[in-house]
Amino acid sequence: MNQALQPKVVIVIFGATGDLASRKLYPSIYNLYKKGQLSENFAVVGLARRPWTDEVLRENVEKSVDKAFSPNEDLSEFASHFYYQSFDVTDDSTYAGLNTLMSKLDETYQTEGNRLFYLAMAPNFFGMIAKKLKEYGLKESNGWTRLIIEKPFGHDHPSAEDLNNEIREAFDEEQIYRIDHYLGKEMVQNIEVIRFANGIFEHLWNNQFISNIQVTASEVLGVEDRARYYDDSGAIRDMLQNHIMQIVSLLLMEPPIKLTTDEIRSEKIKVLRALRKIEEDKIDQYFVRGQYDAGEIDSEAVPAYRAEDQELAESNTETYVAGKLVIDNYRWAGVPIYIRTGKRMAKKAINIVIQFKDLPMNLYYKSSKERYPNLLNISIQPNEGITLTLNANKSGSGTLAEPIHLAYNQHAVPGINTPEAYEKLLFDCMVGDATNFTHWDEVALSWKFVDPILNAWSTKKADFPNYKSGSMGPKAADELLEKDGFHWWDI
Ligand SMILES: NC(=O)C1=CN([C@@H]2O[C@H](COP(=O)(O)OP(=O)(O)OC[C@H]3O[C@@H](n4cnc5c(N)ncnc54)[C@H](OP(=O)(O)O)[C@@H]3O)[C@@H](O)[C@H]2O)C=CC1
Ligand SMILES: O=C1O[C@H](COP(=O)(O)O)[C@@H](O)[C@H](O)[C@H]1O
Repeated sequence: MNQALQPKVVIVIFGATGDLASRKLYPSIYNLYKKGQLSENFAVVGLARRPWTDEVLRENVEKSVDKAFSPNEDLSEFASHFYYQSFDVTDDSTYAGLNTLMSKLDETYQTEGNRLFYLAMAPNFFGMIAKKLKEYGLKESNGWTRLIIEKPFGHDHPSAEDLNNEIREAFDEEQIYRIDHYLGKEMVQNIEVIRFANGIFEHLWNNQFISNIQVTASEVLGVEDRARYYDDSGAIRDMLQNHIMQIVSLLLMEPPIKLTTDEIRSEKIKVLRALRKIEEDKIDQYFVRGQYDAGEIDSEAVPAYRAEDQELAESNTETYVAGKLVIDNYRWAGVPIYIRTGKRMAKKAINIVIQFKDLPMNLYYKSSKERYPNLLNISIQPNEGITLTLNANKSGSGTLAEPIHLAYNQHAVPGINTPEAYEKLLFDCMVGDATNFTHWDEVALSWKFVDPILNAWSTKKADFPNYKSGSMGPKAADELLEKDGFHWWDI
């Protein structure tokens, strides 16, 4: 391992007793450590209100690593890098003590003054924490200081702008890493490579050859124990405004002139600027909302969203959204981009289908009904790979062409490592690479796009529940494509 790429750092996790920290962050830090991507010169300070001690945090870190990987080894040396401080972010008296602890750990672990603050807490605390970090001199050190902020970044465009201004008063843009964990997924990062390293695709990647694009992020899980957060967010804020919009901009952007953070961001931003904003009174022509009803998944009965928690009994929150996005630029004019995401759907998958246009005349099929278009399927999750559907004459089928599938599955290739998204992004942040983090302009443009949908739907009560758990969403989402002569491809 190149020593220059082995960050030395004190990582401070706000929200150290929470779900994200234990399910994602501790296992990711462990993997980085095991792979030598973190040197011995690191310490982690966990903060939350619970009266834990260093020992309790270390036990929990070991448990979460065990649960994630069952590494079957003594984790105590790794866990000894973790320290806990009981800390209420709203209480000013706790910040000074944190500074003392960080300076001590900097000395003990020789971390060269590098500080990474990870805000893994409810978003309403983000602005306040950033302000306090500045006020109490915690961001001043003789190394680098960076701040990772979880999503959702704001609740709508005005609140996101307020939050951004608050954070920018304390940190420079280059120090701010707005995390979107989808950007750390192997196959999301692969979208650029598939597009820009293959002549056969890039030449066809436009409205002359592509008829429509479909992006699906379906989940089997329901709201789990996040009812309060989720009911306030819904599928638009939870998935569309961030993860889906990021995938869409990577799919549609122009080739950057260089693979640098600024050049890639600038191309993604142009896509978001070209996205047609739909007026509130036309939202229902372009978007469909849904909320799950009771149903069956994997032969098990599951309750309706409204029955998941007393607080949800009369909820008007969407657990599903599908939509047709329109891009007003030369490359994409006339190509609908269909997106859908929802909870309690038939399967867990993140999948992109690029449907190519038909030939002007088809010699090999009995009727146009049997024509099968060429499809490029990019599977991000759970399988990671690409499948190209072509037509060929299978043996014994006479002059008829039939679809065949050329498939590449990353999991099937020995030796290819598919690290967890958080692991990659944590490492990127520690080495100062912000390419796979969202710039404020992207966040702002995404909110400006979704705000009219949120406004239109908040004023009108929906006819919920309108899709069965275990299905692929409401019927209206199928009709959205049918009226354009398309249908959702199986994923
Ligand atoms: N969980 C997930 O899979 C994902 C989460 N996220 C985002 O990550 C962030 C954290 O989510 P998650 O871990 O699920 O949330 P949790 O509710 O599980 O954790 C919240 C954490 O904040 C701490 N906390 C709450 N109030 C205070 C306070 N006043 N002072 C100090 N600590 C406090 C809690 O600990 P204590 O009660 O001990 O104080 C706990 O450690 C959110 O922004 C979420 O949107 C994003 C993507 C996925
Ligand atoms: O950010 C979020 O993402 C998860 C889905 O992430 P994935 O990596 O499992 O696809 C989603 O369940 C959650 O509601 C949302 O906040």
